Amino acid sequence: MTDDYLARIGQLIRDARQHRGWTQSQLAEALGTSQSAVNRIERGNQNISLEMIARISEALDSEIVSLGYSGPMHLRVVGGRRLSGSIDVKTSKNACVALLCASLLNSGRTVLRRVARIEEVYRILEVLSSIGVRTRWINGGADLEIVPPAELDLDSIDQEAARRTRSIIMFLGPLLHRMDRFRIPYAGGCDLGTRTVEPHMSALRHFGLAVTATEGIYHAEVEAGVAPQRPIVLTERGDTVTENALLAAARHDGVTVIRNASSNYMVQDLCFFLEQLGVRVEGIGSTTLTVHGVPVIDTDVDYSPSEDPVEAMSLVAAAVVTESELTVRRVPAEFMEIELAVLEEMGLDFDRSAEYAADNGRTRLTDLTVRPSKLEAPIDKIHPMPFPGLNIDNVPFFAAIAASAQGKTLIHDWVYDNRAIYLTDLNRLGGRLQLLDPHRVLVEGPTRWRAAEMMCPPALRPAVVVLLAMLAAEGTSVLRNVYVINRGYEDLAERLNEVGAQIETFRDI
Ligand SMILES: CC(=O)N[C@H]1[C@@H](OP(=O)(O)OP(=O)(O)OC[C@H]2O[C@@H](n3ccc(=O)[nH]c3=O)[C@H](O)[C@@H]2O)O[C@H](CO)[C@@H](O)[C@@H]1O
Ligand SMILES: C=C(OP(=O)(O)O)C(=O)O
Repeated sequence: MTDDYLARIGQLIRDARQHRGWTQSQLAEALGTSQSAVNRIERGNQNISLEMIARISEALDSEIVSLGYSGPMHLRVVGGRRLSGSIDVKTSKNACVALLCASLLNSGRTVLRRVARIEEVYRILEVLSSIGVRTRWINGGADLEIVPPAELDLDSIDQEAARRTRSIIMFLGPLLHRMDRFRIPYAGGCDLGTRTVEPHMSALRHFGLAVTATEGIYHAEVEAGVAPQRPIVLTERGDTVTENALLAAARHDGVTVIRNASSNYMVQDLCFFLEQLGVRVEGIGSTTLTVHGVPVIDTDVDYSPSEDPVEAMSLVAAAVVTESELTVRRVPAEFMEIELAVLEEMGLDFDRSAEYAADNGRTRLTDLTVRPSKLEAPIDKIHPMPFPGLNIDNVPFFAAIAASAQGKTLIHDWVYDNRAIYLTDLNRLGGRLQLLDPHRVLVEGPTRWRAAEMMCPPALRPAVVVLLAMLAAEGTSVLRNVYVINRGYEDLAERLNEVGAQIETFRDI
């Protein structure tokens, strides 16, 4: 770009910022940069990447320049570099999406603090806006404000956005209190094989909800006056099904008991939020939840979701595979306990700080400093269990870690039909993973990673695992079409670059 173009783009950015009523500092905060950098950009004194222009456009909600592309994003990774310093864990995708759905319970104003700026959140926001909910980023883009209308306009629902996320299923619980007949599109999300919705249907039947599915649409009908007559026993200890039952129970005028409930982190965050809405929940952290519902919720609420244990695990794994000393800050301690116990057995050298409270005042956080270590394969297989087991979403990271360890590790991912299969993509980067059956993979380490160019596997965690191996591989790798990573991680490439990685984002034009 010539200086002239830089100055013109800078002027456009200044105009868009002023139009929005923001100071340079507010824009800088939204971008995670300094006021002086924004000043340089606006004066045309700084080279600016297409990626940065896209981010500024997004922050200011204004298309600065029409680049004529909306192609997929790719990553170019120069690997073999050590990471160093410290990196903060962001709030969790899974709590944030549940809380966004939960905001539909409240006629008042809901503010959610430090919501992760991720695609999954954007999809739910698109759906909420399309049905008339006012949502906007406030405080320099850090927090979210949500104000539902008196009547929701379900007929205008953004079908495309809804179909890209499974979390849309969590609209059922709140909506059954607002209307007696409605339609929402089928839940989508990562390609992990069949994921049942039957447990959701049988839990919500207790509240009079009947759902028939035709041509990609759930048709929901609510029979008035039907209420749980006995404890709801979930047929699976699933996270979103527990959340759906909680959402339905929250505005039920009476007491609901939910058994075989998940006590995982996002469920706990939702319970803390419901408490702020005036809904009493007993048994948080256990598998029996007793919910004292409140039929009308009309309150201004301000809540800070907690940090993401899966992002914490991802960052710890990044340090392990790159043989780095790295401090991962704001790790939700309770939800990484088994993972850390296994890593300790494998010989990982790490320290944890004294615990401190997350902004929700409830979740315990710690800072972990991980050091380069000689790892040995664990004696027993790695397998997930509902909380307090090893987190289901953390299992894939053990494939990359096991590949760094001496010996053979068996990973048994019983949960998802396809996920273990995607882990064999690591073989393209020099890994030695043998698929024993669709759920079991034998990983042999240590690994001499080598660079490669490949497509992102269509599932979030395996995709990040491939990216981590690329960070460890000497040379330049390319990972194509990383939407799936952006579903769950905010600015992952930029944040890893801040601790020493070299990752460039680019798009097809
Ligand atoms: C938005 C959100 O919060 N998503 C999380 C949530 O999805 P979600 O709650 O939607 O997970 P699913 O209901 O799809 O459950 C995951 C899989 O585990 C199986 N299953 C689950 C529990 C059980 O007791 N028995 C059993 O067989 C299900 O049949 C399914 O195949 O939980 C998953 C499992 O922790 C996580 O991977 C997702 O990141
Ligand atoms: C499987 C996952 O998420 P989702 O339920 O959003 O597909 C995940 O977070 O790894």
